[in-house]
Amino acid sequence: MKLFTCKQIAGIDQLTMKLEPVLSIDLMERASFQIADWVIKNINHDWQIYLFAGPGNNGGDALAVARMLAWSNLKCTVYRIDFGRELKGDPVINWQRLEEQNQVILRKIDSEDSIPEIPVDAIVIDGLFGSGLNKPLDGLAKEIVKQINRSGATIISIDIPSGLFGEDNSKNDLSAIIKADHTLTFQFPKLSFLFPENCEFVGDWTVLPIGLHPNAIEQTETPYHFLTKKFISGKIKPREKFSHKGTFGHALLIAGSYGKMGASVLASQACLRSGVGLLTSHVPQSGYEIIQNSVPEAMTSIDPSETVFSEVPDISRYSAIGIGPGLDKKQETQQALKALLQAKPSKLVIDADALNILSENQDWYDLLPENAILTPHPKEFERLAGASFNSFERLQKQLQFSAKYKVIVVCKGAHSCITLPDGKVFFNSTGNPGMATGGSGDVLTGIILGLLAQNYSAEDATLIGVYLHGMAGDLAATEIGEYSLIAGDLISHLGKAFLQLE
Ligand SMILES: NC(=O)C1=CN([C@@H]2O[C@H](COP(=O)(O)OP(=O)(O)OC[C@H]3O[C@@H](n4cnc5c(N)ncnc54)[C@H](O)[C@@H]3O)[C@@H](O)[C@H]2O)[C@@H](O)CC1
Ligand SMILES: [K+]
Repeated sequence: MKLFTCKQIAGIDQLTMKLEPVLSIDLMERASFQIADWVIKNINHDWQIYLFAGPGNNGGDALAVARMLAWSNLKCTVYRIDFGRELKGDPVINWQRLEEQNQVILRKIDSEDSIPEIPVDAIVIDGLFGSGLNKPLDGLAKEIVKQINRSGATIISIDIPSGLFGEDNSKNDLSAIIKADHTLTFQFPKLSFLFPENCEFVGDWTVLPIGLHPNAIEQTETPYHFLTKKFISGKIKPREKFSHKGTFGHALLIAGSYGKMGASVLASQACLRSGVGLLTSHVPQSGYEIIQNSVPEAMTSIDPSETVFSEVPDISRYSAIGIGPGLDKKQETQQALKALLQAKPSKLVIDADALNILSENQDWYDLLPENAILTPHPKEFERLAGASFNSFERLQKQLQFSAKYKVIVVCKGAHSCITLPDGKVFFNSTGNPGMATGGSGDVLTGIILGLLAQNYSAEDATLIGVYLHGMAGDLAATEIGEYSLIAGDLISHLGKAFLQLE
């Protein structure tokens, strides 16, 4: 699914009106119906509803929603913020319709004294400001936001929490943003919803389709995408009847050191469960028995060192290489990593300690083979590319890094963010907090490696791998919950995840 900036969404709205065609007031009615329908299905009808309407179309939505809720006999009071300016356009029509309907109490807020006290068992519907916000909220609008946030009531935001920008909130006043429990957003999630620091404002979010025109969406170019099941399913290649293990490639995994062999075991198992034909796990001598006992399906390549990775094996036999989980950062490992990069493997996934070694040797970045896949978590990315003030700024750094070194970067987290050298950005839609557990990243490395070895392109291996990894986590969490989820559960649910994508 494409993701757009608020400005682009306004353009798509306009194009929809022209192409469908539909009047803006009717589009607003359609959008508002979706909100009202959700509210009617999801809230306790005995509760008082406080609707807050701002001066623009977001306020217009709130006015229309109030009328629709009153049809279902919900108890609504509308508070319209009055900056002393005339209402214009569709909000005026919706105000008049409300007055004519005469079933909703109408109030204006024109000073701090007229901001209502909101009981804790009320529902607040926040239609103060939407995607047309042009500066941080201040004055009366900010006071209303603070009062709503203080109330403890259940807050439902229309389209976007009032005060939040759809993209960059670096210069926003964070104390002047609604902290919604639910955000009901029109057609597309806004980019800022996907950044972890905005979770306290956005709450749970739901996308409500409002029938924006497919041609308008198609015509509007964007680098931003949200991974969907349909998109990923379309990338999975069926396994042909006459295939054999050679068809699915031979992966080399360089992982594990004395005391950290679990990383090698997890990544190896995940790689095998991702459909690779053959896997060789390169381990130090002390890891030999561990890997043989834990992953009998894997072949082994034994390092001369007793404890760490110190020497690159002959890489010509392998279709793809993964390196990093559990490696440690010993001097001999650093030099061996450098030698591997100098050997220019054509398909490479780099994770964990291999990334940490890189960040301590930044002059090696130029050695990174084109389309290498780097899978840092935010802290590792910070070591690689420097600190960022927030996720939006980090995304810009990530894009620069991908473009400069022609590599794919996966910044792991809720909605893991993938950047490609050509500037495309993909946010993942699968996964849950149960996956924030040791070894989860090793599993991802194994999955991506397995897909790469099967001759998926670096881009596809990354997108499929990240999506599958999250999906396996979601399937595991439905069975055992998020608390008890461990990395091994991701591996044992990979099969089911693949089945869902067929
Ligand atoms: N464009 C469309 O056709 C549709 C728009 N919809 C709704 O319209 C919203 C966007 O509407 P608008 O573009 O009118 O924008 P908003 O409703 O977000 O508000 C814009 C108004 O607020 C003022 N304003 C902006 N920032 C302010 C600030 N910091 N302090 C005080 N006043 C400020 C602007 O001058 C303008 O009057 C969407 O979020 C969505 O809720 C929906 O009705 C669906 C269809
Ligand atoms: K809003």
